[in-house]
Amino acid sequence: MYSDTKALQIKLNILFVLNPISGGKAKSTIPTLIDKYLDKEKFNANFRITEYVGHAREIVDEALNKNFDIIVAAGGDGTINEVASKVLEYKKIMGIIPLGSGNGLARFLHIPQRNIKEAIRVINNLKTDKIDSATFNNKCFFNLAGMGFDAHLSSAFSKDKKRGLAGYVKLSLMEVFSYKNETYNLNIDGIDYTRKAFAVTVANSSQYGNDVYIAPGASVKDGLLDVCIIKPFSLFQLPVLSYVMLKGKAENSDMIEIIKGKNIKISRVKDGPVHVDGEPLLMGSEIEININPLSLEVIVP
Ligand SMILES: Nc1ncnc2c1ncn2[C@@H]1O[C@H](COP(=O)(O)OP(=O)(O)OP(=O)(O)O)[C@@H](O)[C@H]1O
Repeated sequence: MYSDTKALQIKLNILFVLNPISGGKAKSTIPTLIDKYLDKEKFNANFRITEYVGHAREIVDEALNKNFDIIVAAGGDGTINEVASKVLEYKKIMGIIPLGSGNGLARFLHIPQRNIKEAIRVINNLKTDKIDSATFNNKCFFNLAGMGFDAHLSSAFSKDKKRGLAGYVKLSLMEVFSYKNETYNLNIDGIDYTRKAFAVTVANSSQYGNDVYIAPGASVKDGLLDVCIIKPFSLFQLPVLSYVMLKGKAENSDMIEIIKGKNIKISRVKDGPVHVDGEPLLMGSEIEININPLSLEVIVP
């Protein structure tokens, strides 16, 4: 018979999926730090490092077939997207260690940034919450998806060797001068809108990352998406647009229109780039977006 009750405690199998390129910083010490701070009385820990786009999805698929209980995405919104898409399918639990360039969803959820010890403390506490997820045609997203300049920039950023915030800002400034606005026909919960726009961003959480807020009133728990239309603007207004987003004032600005909805259809003149949680894709001219309320269980502070 066991004299120590801890010996009877069943440990949870937890897998950390680490993206070595997210955020543009070296990550060789991350597994050691995670191992140092993780509560070994609660968890059996495993680590996998992603080697290419889409690898996280494959790793998680394999792990969830082998009785892992929790999968932690250690990376940015793109890594979270791949991990969460599978965790959602298997109805398991996801954790996050924010190591990306923007970390939009992690910031929204108040998961500690740039502090592995504190991020691991959140995981050790094992408090979970359900959040909304959404689909953009057949692709799941958890933070933001969209088209227009956002999508153009995601595509350019994915080809850029320099990740991280500085690289992102530099690239945005280079690309904004040559970008051409497009016209979109939107149907949001049965109401039609036609808008010429710089970008159309569909937001589950409130921000792109780095505390740049496109939808300050969005919530991942309200069963709604915020369709954010950035109107055409002159380059003289670029500092105003930046200020509006950095200060979280998009809802009071004439430069951005926000319409909340559940079932959204967007049609554009031709096929082209979109982004799903910052990852660039090509899609047709017709996009259908739907919300799946409280569908993903995430470890939160
Ligand atoms: N070893 C690898 N080499 C190249 N790309 C990879 C590798 N592992 C994962 N990826 C891809 O890296 C991309 C970017 O990852 P992620 O979004 O996590 O980082 P980020 O773009 O720096 O952060 P954020 O999205 O928060 O701004 C994802 O599309 C992912 O599939």
